[in-house]
Amino acid sequence: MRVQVVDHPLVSHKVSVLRDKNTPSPVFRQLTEELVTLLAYEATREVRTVEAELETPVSKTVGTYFAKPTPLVVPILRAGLGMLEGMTRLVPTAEVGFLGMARNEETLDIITYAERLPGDLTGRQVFVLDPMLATGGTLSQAIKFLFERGADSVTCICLIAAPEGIARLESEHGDDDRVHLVLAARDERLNEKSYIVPGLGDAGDRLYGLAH
Ligand SMILES: O=P(O)(O)OC[C@H]1O[C@H](OP(=O)(O)OP(=O)(O)O)[C@H](O)[C@@H]1O
Ligand SMILES: O=c1cc[nH]c(=O)[nH]1
Ligand SMILES: [Mg+2]
Repeated sequence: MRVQVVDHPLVSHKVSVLRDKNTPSPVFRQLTEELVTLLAYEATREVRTVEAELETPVSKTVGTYFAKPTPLVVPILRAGLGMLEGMTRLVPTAEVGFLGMARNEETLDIITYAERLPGDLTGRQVFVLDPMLATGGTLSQAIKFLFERGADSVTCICLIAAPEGIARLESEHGDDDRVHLVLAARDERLNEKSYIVPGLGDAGDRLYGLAH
């Protein structure tokens, strides 16, 4: 598994504003989209391409295009939905599937309450969107599910990750070069409620309001 923390002043600045508890939802949503676009530039470096001839106004040449099947983008509801627009702006031909997953904040068990994905993911390069990687329970289940469906590779784009969550995914996929993690920030730790410190709070709530 490869872990990449995108080190760039644009990313650091936007993450800092996102962390601020006084940043209102509309700004939070806008920054989330902008950050995804920056991270997606790195995360899509290994998207498969094919060459094909084309004609410019001046001459014939060979162009480079996404290969088929096109990349599949999978936001994890709710919070991952806030990242979708930023991703599809960069990869407009991508297909989109959905996984609805929620962490029980008391037990930390994960429930999958929605799934809308192609039945067969053979040959697909999958890009999972979820702003927060905390204990890793959610992404662990999502990655397992996508490989069981036949995905070729799974690249997770997250805004903030805790070392505990990264370690969990390392323990499950350490030797597996099909798994790639692209982050805006690696934070200090989890607190006693398994929230990321310093983090940004509950990403879903900050994007869309309180869930309960
Ligand atoms: O690494 P973990 O410990 O599994 O926690 C991370 C998960 O928690 C958040 O979702 P949440 O369950 O709050 O759902 P929401 O997006 O509907 O708010 C977040 O978006 C991740 O999916
Ligand atoms: O810090 C955290 C941990 C889990 N989910 C969030 O949205 N934030
Ligand atoms: Mg939440």
